Amino acid sequence: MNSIVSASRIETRPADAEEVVRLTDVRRRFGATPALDGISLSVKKGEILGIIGRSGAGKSTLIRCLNGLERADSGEIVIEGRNITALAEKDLQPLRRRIGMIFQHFNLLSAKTVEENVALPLKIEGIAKAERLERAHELLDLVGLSDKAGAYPSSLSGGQKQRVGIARALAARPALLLSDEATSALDPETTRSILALLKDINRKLGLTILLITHEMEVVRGIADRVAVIDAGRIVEEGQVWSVFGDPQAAITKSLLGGIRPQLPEHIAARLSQTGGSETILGVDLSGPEAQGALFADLSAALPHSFRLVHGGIDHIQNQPVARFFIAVPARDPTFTAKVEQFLTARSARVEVLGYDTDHD
Ligand SMILES: Nc1ncnc2c1ncn2[C@@H]1O[C@H](COP(=O)(O)OP(=O)(O)OP(=O)(O)O)[C@@H](O)[C@H]1O
Repeated sequence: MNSIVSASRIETRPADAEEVVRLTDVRRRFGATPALDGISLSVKKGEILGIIGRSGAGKSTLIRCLNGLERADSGEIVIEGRNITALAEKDLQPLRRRIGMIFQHFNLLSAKTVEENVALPLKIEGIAKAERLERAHELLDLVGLSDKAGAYPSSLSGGQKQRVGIARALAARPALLLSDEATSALDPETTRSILALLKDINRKLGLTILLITHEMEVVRGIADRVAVIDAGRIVEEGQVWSVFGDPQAAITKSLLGGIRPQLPEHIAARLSQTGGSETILGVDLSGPEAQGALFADLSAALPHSFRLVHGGIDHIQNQPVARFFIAVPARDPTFTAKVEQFLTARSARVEVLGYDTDHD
């Protein structure tokens, strides 16, 4: 087994897992700005890797380096075993064809029909018309748009345009699909249908996908692993349920703020750090330990009762991911320690957030 040590986790995976992409210590600087400051990551065949980060973190630079539009200053980018950093411009062309791309604004040609758009990468490759149209129809069938082959992009909805974008990206049978904010311009329902399509294609074709997004729901919905990028560095990496269930880096916690339960604002605002009648605890628990009669067992193990203030259980990659806020009486100083002891024995992370006197 190989071990990959990430910022906070040790992951093991089989040594024979076929890597489609591997980056080693990739650096790219613009003047004084290190856009990529030593990125190392790999994506194995059939995997969906999500890359998240706030604006300016280096996501676009990473995509441009991957598809050869930008040269890394140093480090290695290996795609299907070939180091693209060592290639001359003319040798990059065939490699670029191994990467399909989908974009936020679809980038379809408005003067061409849907089937012509899908067949375009094959036309560039010099494939005969009959063959490329046959392939285009096969792909339009795959993305559920067989009836739109002769339509023009302007007559399609955003979701349909992105389906055409996906079909076009797959035309040349790429090894890797790069998705650059592909659902950011779509409404939530259309986003869900596009994500379901990508997952379906990933399963059916074993397609490897690298998703760059600022939408946590996208990663939560379909990625296997996630890497968090900040100031050109990967600050955290792991399976989605593990990173989303117990984020370590401050930036990850902040990015996930919208999809993880938070202590309600009116309670957070009145918390004291010095004392009160109740201690408010934040509890994070994921994986198998989050299943079962946690609160019944906790209750049975304690001398006093406690209050559940807020929280819930999510399921990511079929793993339960729980986050709760509980209030325990502060008058007995051993009580909080007992709760912490019980929960940490079940691999929970427990944090004292403050004290409350005025509970509702
Ligand atoms: N061509 C360039 N010239 C100068 N600085 C650049 C250039 N491209 C990127 N940068 C800088 O590099 C850093 C990373 O930018 P990048 O566009 O890769 O971030 P990003 O994560 O894609 O952001 P966003 O989500 O806003 O697109 C930023 O500080 C940016 O200003």
